[in-house]
Amino acid sequence: MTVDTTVTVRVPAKVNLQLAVGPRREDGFHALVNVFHAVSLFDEVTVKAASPRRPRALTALTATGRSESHLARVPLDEGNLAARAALLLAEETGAGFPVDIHLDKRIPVAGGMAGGSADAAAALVACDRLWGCDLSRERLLDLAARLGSDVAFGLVGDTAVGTGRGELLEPMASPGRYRWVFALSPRGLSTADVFGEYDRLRPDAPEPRLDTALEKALASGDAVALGASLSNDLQPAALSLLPELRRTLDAGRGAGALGALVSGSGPTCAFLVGGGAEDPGAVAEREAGVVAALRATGLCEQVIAADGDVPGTTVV
Ligand SMILES: C[C@@](CO)(OP(=O)(O)O)[C@H](O)COP(=O)(O)OP(=O)(O)OC[C@H]1O[C@@H](n2ccc(N)nc2=O)[C@H](O)[C@@H]1O
Ligand SMILES: Nc1ncnc2c1ncn2[C@@H]1O[C@H](COP(=O)(O)OP(=O)(O)O)[C@@H](O)[C@H]1O
Repeated sequence: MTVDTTVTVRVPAKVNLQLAVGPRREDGFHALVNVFHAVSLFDEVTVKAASPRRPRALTALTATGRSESHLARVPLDEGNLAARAALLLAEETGAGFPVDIHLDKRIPVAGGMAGGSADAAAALVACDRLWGCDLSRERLLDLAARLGSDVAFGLVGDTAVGTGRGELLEPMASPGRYRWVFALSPRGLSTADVFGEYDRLRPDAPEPRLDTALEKALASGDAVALGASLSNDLQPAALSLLPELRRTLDAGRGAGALGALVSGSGPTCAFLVGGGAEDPGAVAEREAGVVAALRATGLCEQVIAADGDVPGTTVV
């Protein structure tokens, strides 16, 4: 029998098609209805048996990525979510030998696309394989939920609705494939700060509910209806903290995007440019117009196109 000494796992970013935020709960988290949609911007997490073997389950942690400014926001210590995932798995199973972890980060950092959470999901799957733990899907999902509200979705991918604080996932029927454009901001936003601003702006938030118009649009694969039903309760809070995002959203809408919103807690802005049963030529033309308009604002660090939905963690 051959034993793996290196495992690489690919994991997608997410955009939130609906993010309905309820009141703050007693544990400090907000009740959510969170419709996650995985898109083809991927991080790759590689875990490798450390040599010579060090005394702790961890590890040297290294990262490469999209740009120096993004990498500067990634902690390379035990605060990194991928490292925390490896340590939690070792603690829970008693398994594990020292590993080195390398992150190849293409998902914007602190961008509202759950890159850190994705890396945690990927590290769980990679260490589970490398250490031969062979945990059930349920146990992996349980560990993921303990690491953060968005981590479980990294394991699952596709399109799913999260309730509770976002960690209780149910798959959603979404037969269509969509094309998205993402406008990356030169700045990051802290998720906790954005929820804090939400509390200030909406002290009387109602219980969150799944939008039936969104559910119907997804089930029918109608890109125009999907664009019209995108919504994010955190958007006013993100715009309040970074007002220039409004100009980014307006530029994409003005260039014909079917829908435009801040992704999660931001500041990445997401533009639906087509899909479903639409003619691919028309979608490509709309995409080119939206990309050009966003670049012309001079506000975006990068403008990137991607497809959704895509599967969750995949061993490569
Ligand atoms: C807003 C969302 C939308 O998908 O993601 P991002 O846009 O940041 O990626 C998520 O809810 C973020 O999930 P995640 O990034 O895993 O957050 P966590 O580590 O669990 O929590 C970070 C902080 O966000 C706030 N938080 C998070 C989730 C939640 N349901 N209520 C909250 O109030 C809390 O202040 C918490 O201390
Ligand atoms: N593997 C990781 N990749 C990115 N950020 C990480 C990672 N581990 C911990 N972090 C911390 O989490 C914060 C949020 O990062 P990220 O998950 O990319 O954004 P968001 O929560 O907006 O989706 C970062 O600013 C960083 O301090």
